[in-house]
Amino acid sequence: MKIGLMGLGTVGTGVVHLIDQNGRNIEKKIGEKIEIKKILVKDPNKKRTPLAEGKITFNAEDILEDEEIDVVVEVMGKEHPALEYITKALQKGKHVVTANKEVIAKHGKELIKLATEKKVHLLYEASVGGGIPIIRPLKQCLAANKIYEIKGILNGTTNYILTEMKEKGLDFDDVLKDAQQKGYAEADPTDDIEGFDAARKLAILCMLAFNKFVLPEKIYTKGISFISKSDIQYAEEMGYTIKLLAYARIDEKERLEAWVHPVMIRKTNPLNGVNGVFNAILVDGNAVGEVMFYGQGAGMMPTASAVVADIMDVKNHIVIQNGCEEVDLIPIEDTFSKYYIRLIAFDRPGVMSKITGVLGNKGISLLSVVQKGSLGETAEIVLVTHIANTGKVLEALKEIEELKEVEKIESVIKVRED
Ligand SMILES: NC(=O)C1=CN([C@@H]2O[C@H](COP(=O)(O)OP(=O)(O)OC[C@H]3O[C@@H](n4cnc5c(N)ncnc54)[C@H](OP(=O)(O)O)[C@@H]3O)[C@@H](O)[C@H]2O)C=CC1
Ligand SMILES: N[C@@H](CC=O)C(=O)O
Ligand code: NA
Repeated sequence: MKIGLMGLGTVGTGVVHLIDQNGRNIEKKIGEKIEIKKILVKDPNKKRTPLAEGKITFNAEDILEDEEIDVVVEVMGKEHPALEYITKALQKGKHVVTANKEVIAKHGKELIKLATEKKVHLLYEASVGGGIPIIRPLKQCLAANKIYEIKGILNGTTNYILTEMKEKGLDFDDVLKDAQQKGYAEADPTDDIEGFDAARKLAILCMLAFNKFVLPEKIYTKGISFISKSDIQYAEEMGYTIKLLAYARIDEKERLEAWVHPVMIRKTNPLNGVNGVFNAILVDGNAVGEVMFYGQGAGMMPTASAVVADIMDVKNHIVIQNGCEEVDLIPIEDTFSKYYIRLIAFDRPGVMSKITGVLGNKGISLLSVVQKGSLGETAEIVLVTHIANTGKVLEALKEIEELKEVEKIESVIKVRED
């Protein structure tokens, strides 16, 4: 099997090393040798692994036009030109393995159709949960179920940041730098910390689990960049842990709810023990019940593990996936949740009643309201609501932010008791 590898960064280098390290075993399992014939990169000045010697090219056509190459492995990242290269490879009848969640989330529907027409594989196990097997289990092992709900921690970088901030009291920016050095973060880490990467992964899971295609930009997404050490401390005091949760469910009317949001979860929640770069995905199927997938969601070798397994799977029979329907989501305003709200208000008499008044007028009742001490002119106020309509909460937040007694709403985090 001859491979054209596109990208030799964190994941690409892991793939080259894994095939070198485990080559014998892999050969025995699939009954033939895997040879990486060419490797596409961009920067002529970067130092490369010695294993790449004599294989480097700067021209994608060297791979796409090479008749001998039967599998293209795309691990470059970003939407373009990855989409164009994947499309061309499929059109040329080459199998494609990719770790690119952006391309699969946004263009998976047409790429799957093209691969099916051309009778080639399009495999993307590394695109969700890094090294955790989740794509293949959803496509195959759980295929007999009707799946109602998927929830999980889908981004290693943000889970690493939240864990290090909580356990070591480190600052957000320092932990982010560390995650970048470890190769966990996307080329633009905004994708991680603002939740876009998790939303792309959630869109892929919706496509596989519910057969519903939804563009990731339609998923209501809030990241963790606003979360401070004090939110983490308050969560701790109240008996919760903050996680960036990706959530999707099908309601009784077959409508899809999907969002990515920081959530305070109880210590008893199975996701509470998912720390650092680890991800976990809980899938609820009508026959199997709840199943949990757990492992390293990012990093060189765990991700390479999924990519190389996909390369090996090219030898198996082609799984035809029928097209899935394009759907609208349940508007986030129509969903329900408890909320934690932390805000800074001017320390004046009557301020508390103004704030609670706005919430009361919207029919939002409060579980607790605490003034966390004075910061000179201002005071920090922490509110936790009962389960409330998100549309009403968003309206109330807007009104509260406009009150002259309020300086700033610092944090809004969902709270779950499951
Ligand atoms: N890192 C991780 O833990 C995980 C990453 N992924 C996904 O895997 C993919 C790769 O990620 P990662 O390895 O971290 O990314 P890196 O940024 O480390 O590597 C990207 C590689 O692609 C090459 N490249 C990028 N653009 C071009 C281009 N236009 N032409 C030619 N070569 C190009 C770069 O070349 P050069 O070396 O010359 O700069 C580099 O070798 C992404 O889609 C990412 O989302 C998925 C799961 C986990
Ligand atoms: N940047 C991503 C990499 C894996 O998909 C993450 O941190 O999870
Ligand atoms: Na995976």
